[in-house]
Amino acid sequence: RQTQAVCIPAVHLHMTTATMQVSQKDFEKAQEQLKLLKKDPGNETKLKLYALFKQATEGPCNSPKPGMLDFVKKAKWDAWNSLGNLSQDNARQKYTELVSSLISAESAGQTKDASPKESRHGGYETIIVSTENNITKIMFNRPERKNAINHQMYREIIKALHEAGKDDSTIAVITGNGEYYTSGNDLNNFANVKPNEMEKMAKDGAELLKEFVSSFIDFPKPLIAVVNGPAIGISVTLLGLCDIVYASDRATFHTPFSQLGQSPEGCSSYLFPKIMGLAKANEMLLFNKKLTAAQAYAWGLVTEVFPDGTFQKEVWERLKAYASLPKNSLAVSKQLLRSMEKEKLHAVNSKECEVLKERWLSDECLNAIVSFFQRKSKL
Ligand SMILES: CCCCC/C=C/CC(=O)SCCNC(=O)CCNC(=O)[C@H](O)C(C)(C)COP(=O)(O)OP(=O)(O)OC[C@H]1O[C@@H](n2cnc3c(N)ncnc32)[C@H](O)[C@@H]1OP(=O)(O)O
Repeated sequence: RQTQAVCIPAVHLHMTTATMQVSQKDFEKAQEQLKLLKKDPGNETKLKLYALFKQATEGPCNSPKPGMLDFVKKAKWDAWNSLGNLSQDNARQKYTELVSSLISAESAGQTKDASPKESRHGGYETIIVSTENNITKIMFNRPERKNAINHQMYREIIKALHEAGKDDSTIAVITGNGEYYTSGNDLNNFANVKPNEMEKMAKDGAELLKEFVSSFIDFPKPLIAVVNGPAIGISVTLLGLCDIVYASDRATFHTPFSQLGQSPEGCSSYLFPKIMGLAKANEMLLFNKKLTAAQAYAWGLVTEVFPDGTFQKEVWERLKAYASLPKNSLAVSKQLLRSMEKEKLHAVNSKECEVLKERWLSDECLNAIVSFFQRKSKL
């Protein structure tokens, strides 16, 4: 794939054959100028440069096609091969022009890859991960299941957060695709488990949940939740671990744990009383009170509510401005705000997972899940 890193080959810098004196000089000068570029011109441009160089120095592509899985070699071969019978003179000319356009763009402070193009991260099926304008966006992407979080999605989010924590982005955003933010844990995670496998299911589930919540506790950069629609269960509790929560006025916030025979997670048993006071946290976490976006704002769970019609536009404009702030300053400041709590949060997470592991084996929980699948109950 073209998104693989492609190095500008060193051979660019060592031309020996002396042909076509004038353009050959320009060609050599272009190779020298290329070394002076301060910013990486991006893989697409590097592939073009590679192809034009090969065409200019060796003529039309003459090497055997690499295997499908050799992504970098295949991308280079494709780029060179796509030049067909372009003459060596023309290739030299085009190469020189391309380098010259890169140099002028850079001196004008607008290199090609500075354009705000979204780049998609590969390897995910249940979420979409992309980076644009210094923002890495992680989007729940099972809209036909109301973005319910199955085991694969838990694992993919852990991976995406791990990568977003290390990438060049300044902030990360978590949001949902479609009508829902997410309907929380996919109840199918409990389905089709044989009686003798129940304990293992509960143990594995608790381990996965602990790792999942830990990846939010440890996330090193500002993490923003963009709550585009109804949010249920674990997606609500995690909001306490996000640094900012923007909500559409269509969003609702529901933690129906006792209704499902379960118990709070996502550190909400500790963070919700801190955020909204014990009395209000009790209404949400014990008695299943579903909040509107306005209530969630009044209770301190949500930072700001936007009209649904202008939600995406307003929020992303705001986030783009935030993401242009100095990255390291934001990261150290976030860590200062959270560091005193970290140890405590990990301890709360462990305890909540331990309690849930028992809950998942209880009749109360199993009956609630059976009721859902028998269509006797919906939230
Ligand atoms: C590793 C394990 C960690 C566990 C961590 C624990 C977390 C706790 C929680 O998150 S508790 C919250 C659990 N969520 C629910 O109980 C929600 C269940 N879903 C519903 O009540 C409803 O589906 C609804 C209110 C979200 C939406 O109702 P609506 O009528 O608008 O839409 P449908 O029900 O027709 O939904 C479309 C299809 O999507 C399926 N679906 C939706 N959400 C879930 C879900 N959470 N789990 C499983 N399936 C879900 C729904 O069943 C429909 O499927 P169908 O078309 O095949 O019928």
